[in-house]
Amino acid sequence: MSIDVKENMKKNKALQIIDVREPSEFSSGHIPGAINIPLGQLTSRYKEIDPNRETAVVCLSGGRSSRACEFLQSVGYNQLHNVMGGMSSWDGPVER
Ligand SMILES: O=S(=O)([O-])[S-]
Repeated sequence: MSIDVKENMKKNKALQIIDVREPSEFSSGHIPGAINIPLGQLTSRYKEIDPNRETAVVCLSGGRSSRACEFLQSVGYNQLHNVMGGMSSWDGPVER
């Protein structure tokens, strides 16, 4: 489950990006258009994620996002991509 998010953003405008970091981390810089659902809120808020769209999940360095992907898979999501290396290796555009 890895994805080149930048490539995918160009080709696939339907890609939804879920950032599972805490709100303070999210507001310090996130991928444009990302939706912030902190990992601790995912079990109560995952229905905000459209199961019919390709979904990229990102955190700081890949730990929380891989746990988030496991959870989402367990509740039936299957178009999931864990953003390898997370925001620490993201060199694309950032929104604050
Ligand atoms: O964001 S992280 O869980 O990889 S430290």
